[in-house]
Amino acid sequence: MTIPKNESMEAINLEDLRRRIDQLDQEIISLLAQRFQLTETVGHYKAQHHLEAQDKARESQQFKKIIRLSEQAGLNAEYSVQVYRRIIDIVIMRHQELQRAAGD
Ligand SMILES: O=C(O)C(=O)C[C@]1(C(=O)O)C=C[C@@H](O)C=C1
Repeated sequence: MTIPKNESMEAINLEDLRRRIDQLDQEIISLLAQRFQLTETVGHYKAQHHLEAQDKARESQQFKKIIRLSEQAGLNAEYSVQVYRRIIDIVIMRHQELQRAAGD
């Protein structure tokens, strides 16, 4: 939710802004948990089928989509690219761990 344009700086309440940030953080964490659950399943599938932990072709499609979605949302795409690079790197490390555990 964006701050309405006619909302004056004096009317902005720090506590209210922080409450809204906390609510969003709750939603972000819930979505992240769901995403990592899905990638965990992908990791097990990849380990079983001897597939590479990283799929650069898939990532390149994803980053195009992330940039397009960011632009549509009025978000600086550099921010979302950095956040997603970190998330995907963590997923790759976890997939490598699952591969080692499977004895690859
Ligand atoms: O789609 C995959 O193959 C995944 O392993 C998931 C995922 C992702 O987190 O989106 C992670 C690593 C890959 O390099 C590409 C994408």
